[in-house]
Amino acid sequence: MSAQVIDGKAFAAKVRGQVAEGVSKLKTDHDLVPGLAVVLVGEDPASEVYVRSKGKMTVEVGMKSVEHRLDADTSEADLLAIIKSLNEDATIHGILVQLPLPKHLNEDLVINSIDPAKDVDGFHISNVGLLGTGQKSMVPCTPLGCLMMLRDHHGSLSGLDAVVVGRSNIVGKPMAQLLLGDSCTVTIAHSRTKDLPDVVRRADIVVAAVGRPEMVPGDWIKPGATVIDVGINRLDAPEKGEGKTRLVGDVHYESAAAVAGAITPVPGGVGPMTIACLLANTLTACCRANGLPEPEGLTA
Ligand SMILES: Nc1nc2c(c(=O)[nH]1)N[C@@H](CN(C=O)c1ccc(C(=O)N[C@@H](CCC(=O)O)C(=O)O)cc1)CN2
Repeated sequence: MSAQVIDGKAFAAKVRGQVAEGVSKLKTDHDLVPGLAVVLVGEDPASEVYVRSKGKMTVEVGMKSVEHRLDADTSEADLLAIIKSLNEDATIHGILVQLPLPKHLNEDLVINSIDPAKDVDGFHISNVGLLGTGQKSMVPCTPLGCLMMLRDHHGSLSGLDAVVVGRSNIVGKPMAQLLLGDSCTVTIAHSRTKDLPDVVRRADIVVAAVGRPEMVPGDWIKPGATVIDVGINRLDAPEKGEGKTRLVGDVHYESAAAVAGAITPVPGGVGPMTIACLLANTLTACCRANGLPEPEGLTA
């Protein structure tokens, strides 16, 4: 068997198109422009790339984009003051602090200082609680993107066995909540799980989000299962030339694709959906802030 490849890049382009339509309608019907502010502290090269992409795509869908680039040694007080001003700015509907933050900054404190209604990352403790109790919330972008692709592929997810490998706050835990919300039977597995290969082998849906390159091999995958690979691991690739690197996921792609029914590649799978869902969340936040109906098909 050779798995169907779920093209996250094409899917993300479709989602951005839907967001652009929603933005244009907001402008025409209500003279509203959604605004997204991204805050980057320090010079992490990967974060620089993601923040640049976010700004560019925000403008492409017709939204207002604001960027705050701060020195790596910015104090917590200064960062909190910027977030406070963005919380109070009526032209800004979404606020995102790019992670990871430099070590001297308390990530939880910073995230929880964002107005939960503008928390388009869905990381604020209020949004975590709302999602966990099945209430309307802002949903973290990467898991939301995975859910959209799974719904598109399967139609209904009801009754399917899903295993999420990884228990991070930004992917594993919210992913599990979303799958539960769609009536999957959900297992969260992690590094201490006993008989991990057997646990994964039971799953109709495997979401790998452990941050360990190619950790899930094909012989852990049930034939026909859907595999969503959240991992983005950069490995040295001397075979491509000196100093060159290549990206791999948390799943061993070739062996898994040989048994799975469907699989997301790395790159070009879950990654592009993260930014598309950030834009979708900003549109949703703007609609909610103005008491307007939420865009269809762009929320959980
Ligand atoms: N505040 C946040 N910080 C971080 C998040 C997040 O959702 N919110 N997620 C990641 C980084 N990230 C977005 O911020 C992100 C990661 C990867 C991609 C992506 O499109 N990846 C490409 C490959 C890109 C490459 O060549 O490196 C792909 O998978 O095809 C987009 C966004 C951590 N921080």
